Amino acid sequence: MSDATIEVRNLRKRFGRTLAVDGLSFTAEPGMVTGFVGPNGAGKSTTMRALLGLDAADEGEALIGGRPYHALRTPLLEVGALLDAAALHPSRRGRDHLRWLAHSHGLPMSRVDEVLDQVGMDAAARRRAGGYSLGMRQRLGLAAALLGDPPVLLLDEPVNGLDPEGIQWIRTLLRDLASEGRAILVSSHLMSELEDTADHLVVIGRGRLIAETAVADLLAAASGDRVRLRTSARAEAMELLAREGATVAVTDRDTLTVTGMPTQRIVELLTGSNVPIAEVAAHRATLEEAYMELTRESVEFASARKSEAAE
Ligand SMILES: Nc1ncnc2c1ncn2[C@@H]1O[C@H](COP(=O)(O)OP(=O)(O)OP(=O)(O)O)[C@@H](O)[C@H]1O
Repeated sequence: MSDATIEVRNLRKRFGRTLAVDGLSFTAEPGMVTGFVGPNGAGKSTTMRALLGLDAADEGEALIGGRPYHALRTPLLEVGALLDAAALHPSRRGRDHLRWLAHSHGLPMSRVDEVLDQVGMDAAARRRAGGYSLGMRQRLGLAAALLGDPPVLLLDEPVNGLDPEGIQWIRTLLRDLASEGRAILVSSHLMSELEDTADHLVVIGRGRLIAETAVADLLAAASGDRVRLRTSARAEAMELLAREGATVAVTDRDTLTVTGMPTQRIVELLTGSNVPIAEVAAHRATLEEAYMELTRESVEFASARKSEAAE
């Protein structure tokens, strides 16, 4: 799957007065799930639409396997996309929709049953789409994206409408598809949805790149060297640790956050002075915390603009 790369280079797209994408560049590599995250209106859908040739870029490039969408010879075999799961006529049966897609792209009918099996939708696909839940439409959309067995997948908020079991299922599916060497770009405005799914993250705000990072690096940076300490002798512990050079902040009634001192040294000092310890643990940031930290600035900017406009 050597053509499995998604590249966005200096992409710019304006809608009237709104600069939806503002000089964005990033790469999603093969064999990885790349999470594409940003607050509502950050420009994720516009970027995906540019990659699929649905929105023309004002500047820059959006490439699949090194080529713009319109230059792909067999698009369905080169890139699969899930953009709007609701776009299906209510009287149409899911299976017939896929059969029509397969037929019009010269794919064998056997692919239809294969992908329906892959998304766990065999029986439901024989019913009319009008009765489908949002989760079922998402599964059908995913089946369509997988029909041509493409090396690149672009999925815009695929978790939308799925129940907890469905979310778990899609995580496993995406991990499996990436392990086969595909490049997968998955957008979400909720970082928690990408926990345990994405290897790499592209974080955007106001159409610009905020961070492009491995998930592991982001978590390590956000965790810092903070240690959470719970003790019934808060004042004594604070004094002792500060005297030895740590920075200590009060988190709540019996909890302190200590920075600048390893956990082991904290334990040694406190036990040496008979200060009771109820709990001590190195802080491990969640992906959500790391994301909030990264996007705070762009969210603050947006709310400042809103209040300016309201004045
Ligand atoms: N066709 C359009 N016409 C006018 N403005 C648009 C159009 N498409 C997007 N926009 C605007 O461009 C900005 C980026 O929108 P986009 O849908 O790409 O963001 P997003 O990150 O996908 O957000 P969400 O998570 O809400 O889907 C928004 O301000 C949006 O209102």
